[in-house]
Amino acid sequence: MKAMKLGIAWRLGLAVALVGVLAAGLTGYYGYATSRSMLVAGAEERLLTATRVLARQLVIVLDDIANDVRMVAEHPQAARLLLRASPGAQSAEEDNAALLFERVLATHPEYFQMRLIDLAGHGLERIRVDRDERGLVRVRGADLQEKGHYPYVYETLGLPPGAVYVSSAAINHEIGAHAGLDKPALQVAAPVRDAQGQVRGLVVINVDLNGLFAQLAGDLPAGLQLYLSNGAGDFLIHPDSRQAFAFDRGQSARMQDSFPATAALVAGAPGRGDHLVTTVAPPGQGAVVAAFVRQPASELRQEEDFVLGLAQPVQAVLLESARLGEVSMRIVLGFSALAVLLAAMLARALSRPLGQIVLAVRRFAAGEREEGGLPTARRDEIGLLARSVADMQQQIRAQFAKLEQKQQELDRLASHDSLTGLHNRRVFLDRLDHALAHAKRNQGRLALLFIDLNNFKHINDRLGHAAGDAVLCTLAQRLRQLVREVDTVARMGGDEFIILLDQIEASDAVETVAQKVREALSLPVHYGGAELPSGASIGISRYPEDGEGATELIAAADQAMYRAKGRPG
Ligand SMILES: Nc1nc2c(ncn2[C@@H]2O[C@H](COP(=O)(O)OP(=O)(O)OP(=O)(O)O)[C@@H](O)[C@H]2O)c(=O)[nH]1
Repeated sequence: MKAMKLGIAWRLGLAVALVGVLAAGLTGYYGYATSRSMLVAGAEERLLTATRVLARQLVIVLDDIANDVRMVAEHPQAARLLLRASPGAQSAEEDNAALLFERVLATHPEYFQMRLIDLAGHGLERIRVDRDERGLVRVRGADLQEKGHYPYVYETLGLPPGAVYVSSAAINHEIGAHAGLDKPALQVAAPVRDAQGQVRGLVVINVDLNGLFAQLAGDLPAGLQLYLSNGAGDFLIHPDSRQAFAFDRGQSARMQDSFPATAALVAGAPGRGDHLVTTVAPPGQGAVVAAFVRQPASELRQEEDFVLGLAQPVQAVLLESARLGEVSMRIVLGFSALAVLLAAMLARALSRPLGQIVLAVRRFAAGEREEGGLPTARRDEIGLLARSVADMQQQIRAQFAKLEQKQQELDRLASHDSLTGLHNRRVFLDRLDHALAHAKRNQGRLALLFIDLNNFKHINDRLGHAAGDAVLCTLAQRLRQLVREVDTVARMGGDEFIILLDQIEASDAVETVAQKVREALSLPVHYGGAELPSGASIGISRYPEDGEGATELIAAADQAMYRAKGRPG
């Protein structure tokens, strides 16, 4: 049975279990993997949309700032101030303009500073309002500086009417910059023209880049990382503030180094589009899903483009997937357990009836001949096999019965005289040997009666062989009835019989039996309506008196018989 357990049924069960577990596992895995890629694709799309919106808002905000600058620069009061048109009212006009600047700064917390700069006096600041920690500060008199050497001054002065200059983003190192000192800033400036269209100066607003983006990114979902680079890829805004404006400290931290996929976007390579979505692992971080958009050139005289990026850790994107993975894993485990259970049931369902068949065949082979124990009632192939085995057993059983019968017949033929049914000479000699051995051990006694029919030939000759046979059978029957169970009557051949009288106790018992035999054999035999005469001569030998061995005793009885017949032996 043990061999059966590792046999075909269990191997089949194992295969079914493996297939089940594999199917459940693969389904779970592919479901999980697909959900992951779908989540990442969805996140990429969302991020791209958010980045585009942010870029669009940046354009709008820059336009708003440009409008503020333009509004002030194009106001006639600005030109009047710079022309010193009415020297008497100069101071009051300057105060009014400063008041206006303060209002503008008050409503725009992302502005650091607003100034009116005079072309005359090497770009001397005429009106300047700064933001510092406490609030707004008007810078006056000797604190006003000459700014003619700054690009935002000389670049703006050359602009055509209506144009607005936007500087590249840089850390503001201008002396006396108050809150804006050493902070990332943009200068947005517009020229001031007199009535003749002559450029007299400029209005410039310093924009707090961080404040601007804090405002823009305010509505973004939590957990998003904001990146901004200039047209060369230098980070201006980075989740790790040490990476922002690295060029200002003589270092390099560039978008295309952190996100190699952005190289073409940063280079502004034609035909590569203005956006990019990618899933990467920037140095020192876990993998992120990121979207980048290059801000298209606006109508402003911008010194450089911006590249905006939003990123989200893949881990955060895949939170849902992790939950799905857990559920998938539970389902996979559940189905695997079910598959193993089903496989075990299948293996058992197969191995049990097969085991029954094997057991039944083994019992049969061991000689047990009872029927049953086979699953013959099943309606499947196993039932068919069981019924075939049962049929085969039935046939073998019938063959065995026939053989047994034949064997018995053979045994009987080997030990009995076929005519009279008495024991034959071989059995007689065997029994005599046993009886002698027993007698020798126990100081027992035994005797032989050797019997020969008288004138038997005569019957044969007169009435035929069949009559002789009938006489032989009848007399044999009589002899059998005369003796005890322990005694043996045998036919020695022809008309000769011999009787072994075993375990004799009384000394005259032998003679008594001999007399009875004589009488029984002297009675006539009825055959075919006639009475056939009968009679026999009997010779007796005794153990131990007449011999120690079988041959001696038989010879002694034979001789005694001949003496009885009246002829020498
Ligand atoms: N019918 C028949 N006759 C047998 C059988 N076996 C031997 N005989 C015959 O038995 C006869 C025995 O002859 P004998 O030994 O001369 O015996 P008997 O005629 O009785 O002679 P005595 O012993 O001298 O009286 C023979 O004729 C055998 O052919 C047998 O099985 N059937």
